[in-house]
Amino acid sequence: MSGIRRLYEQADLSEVVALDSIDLSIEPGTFVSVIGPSGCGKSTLLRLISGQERPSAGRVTVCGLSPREAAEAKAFGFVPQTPALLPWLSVLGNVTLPHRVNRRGVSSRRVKGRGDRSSGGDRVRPDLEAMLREVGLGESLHKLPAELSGGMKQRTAIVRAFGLRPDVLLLDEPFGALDEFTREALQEQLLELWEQTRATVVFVTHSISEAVRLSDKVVVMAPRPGRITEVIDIDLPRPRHQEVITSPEFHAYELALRESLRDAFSHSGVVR
Ligand SMILES: Nc1ncnc2c1ncn2[C@@H]1O[C@H](COP(=O)(O)OP(=O)(O)OP(=O)(O)O)[C@@H](O)[C@H]1O
Repeated sequence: MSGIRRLYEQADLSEVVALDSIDLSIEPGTFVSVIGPSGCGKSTLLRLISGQERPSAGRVTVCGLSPREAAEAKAFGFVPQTPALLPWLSVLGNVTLPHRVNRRGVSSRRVKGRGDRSSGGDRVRPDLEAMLREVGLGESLHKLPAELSGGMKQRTAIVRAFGLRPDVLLLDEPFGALDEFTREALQEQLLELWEQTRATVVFVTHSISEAVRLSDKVVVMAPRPGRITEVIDIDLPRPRHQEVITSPEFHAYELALRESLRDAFSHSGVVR
């Protein structure tokens, strides 16, 4: 995306500059986190990438396509903060629903000639069941969402998103409501699924350690106007297991990110 600006009109007709001068290029297959104070435009950025909204100025391309075209080619998967599961369907039913509704199921990769990862209809069920088992939901395949904990619901939503084999997976603070240990377990499982699929991931978080643990790059944003203040490369080896968080290199990245965020927060009026 280049030269992105996004204005919103407020109820009193004044304008908010949600994003300004955003230039960001994301390598296919990388894991990128976006972090910054509330209101700096993280969710707006995701909506512009996915084509849910259009920029007021500038250009977004996804794998050479406009976001709309990429959406039509089923390039995107999305995991929101609160998992939107259908309450009358089981875990398995929720995960397989997109395949049953749209038997094409995926396939921007096919569109672009990067291999046929056919996943229409029933043929994907063993695959999806295996993914659910991998994230610890093997005993819960036939449970309804109301019978699940928050972490189990979020696992279901993540498998549903990965199951469609999107080229680009957008996650908007998916672990925000979870306790620290559940969060760490889900980070591990998210990384395992990502290693298998190698989707391009854009992950919004408020957690410094989560951003370092998961990412190849961390995009730091500041508000008023929403903008990118720094992009930090995280050059830690993969696969990254839980133990990585005790390494001196990990702490060094945490400190660097904390410093960068302190500057960003100083623009938000929260921290001086
Ligand atoms: N539909 C909208 N109409 C008007 N203003 C909006 C709209 N969506 C976002 N904004 C404004 O744009 C700015 C960026 O909002 P956004 O939700 O993208 O921030 P964020 O970084 O995701 O915040 P948070 O961390 O709290 O979720 C904020 O000032 C917000 O009030």
